[in-house]
Amino acid sequence: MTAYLITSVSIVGAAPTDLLIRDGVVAEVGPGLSAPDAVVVDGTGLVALPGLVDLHTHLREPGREDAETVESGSRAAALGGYTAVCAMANTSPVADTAGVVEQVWRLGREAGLVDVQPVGAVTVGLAGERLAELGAMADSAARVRIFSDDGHCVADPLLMRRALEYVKAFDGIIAQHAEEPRLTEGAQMHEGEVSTRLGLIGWPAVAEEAIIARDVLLAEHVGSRLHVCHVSTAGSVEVLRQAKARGVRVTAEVTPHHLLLTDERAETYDPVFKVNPPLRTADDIAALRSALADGVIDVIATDHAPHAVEDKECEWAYARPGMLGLETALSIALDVLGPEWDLIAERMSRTPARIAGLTGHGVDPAPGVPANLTVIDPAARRTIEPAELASRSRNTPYARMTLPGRIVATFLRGEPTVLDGKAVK
Ligand SMILES: NC(=O)N[C@@H](CC(=O)O)C(=O)O
Ligand SMILES: [Zn+2]
Ligand SMILES: [Zn+2]
Repeated sequence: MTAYLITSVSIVGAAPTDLLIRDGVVAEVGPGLSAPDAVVVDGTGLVALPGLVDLHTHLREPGREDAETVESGSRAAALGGYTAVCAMANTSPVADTAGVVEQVWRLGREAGLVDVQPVGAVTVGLAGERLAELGAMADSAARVRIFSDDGHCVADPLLMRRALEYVKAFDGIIAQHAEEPRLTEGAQMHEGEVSTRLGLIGWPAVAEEAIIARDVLLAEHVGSRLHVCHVSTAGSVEVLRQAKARGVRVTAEVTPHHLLLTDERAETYDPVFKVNPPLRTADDIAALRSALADGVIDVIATDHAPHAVEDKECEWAYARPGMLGLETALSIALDVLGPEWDLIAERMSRTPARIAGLTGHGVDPAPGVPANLTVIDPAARRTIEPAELASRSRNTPYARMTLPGRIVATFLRGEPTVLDGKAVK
């Protein structure tokens, strides 16, 4: 195995030092290291972080390999600085059996670019009627711990209660897509001034907040772990703040796009801005940013949702919701939070790794720890060109925007997956 010596690199914002990677682990950290056999990476001006961990990725395989595959999504992830991603279950077939989650897990191993941790469906076929084989997925080779019907809400309170009770036995977690379906029928965008002006049916904030309020009470009642996907409103933040103050075992994520973009983007009628939950208002963004800083929101997760051209380049009402995220998340975080490296490491690596139970990930580079890390050039600026992305899809909302930061290198267990800003395989 080739050794790598990264010189004069700042580890999570600390004073520059050298970092030697050998045999899959961080072998040494300190100034003036020498390793004649190692490939040298000049880390001057660069920052090393524990490899990013995404709790919420759609890889589309099996079923929509035209939009993304485990391999293409893994490459996009590595280029974005990720070393592990949790692959959502809304594939075709749905990942609701041990067989499908093992297939996704195996494809991830074969691609070898990031650790792909499958998420299992909560209900059979995401239909919200019967619990899926949660135990069999937990016991499978994929060792599933996170279950989600993401794309759909587990709307039936009795099913949600049973799911929360079931996963307690193996310290599992239910990740809820919080959307009361009766309040969002026909919805196209955030319900507010802009939707009124555009004449589009609105998706009210209360549709999200009502489910989160119910679910934190259920989680409290059964003493189980709840995770809330893509929190998007100021009201949701308040419900979470109160639940956490009471000691409810709830964690929450926010996406990069909900930290940056508002519902005014819909004025373009460009479906690249159509997403679930919808882009909200500037006040929501302000509340989400402060919740991320104070810890009411635990994690930034991408909700990377690739869609084929025919599903996006059409009339707004017919377009599928969702946007790409893996290759731009770190840049958006840097833009929104500034060079707060410890906070970025916490929200994008350490905490998501802990929630998902991914040992070996989310650990700061130090002697003896697995070399899962990423190296960032914070001074670089890049203009996003959809055609240059590694994803098979093109639906980035940041096309032609110039964003701060560039991933220079990513290492997975000591092997580079990205070097010099390019994917190694
Ligand atoms: N976020 C989206 O708008 N779409 C996601 C599903 C989801 O995350 O709800 C998808 O799978 O395309
Ligand atoms: Zn969702
Ligand atoms: Zn999703």
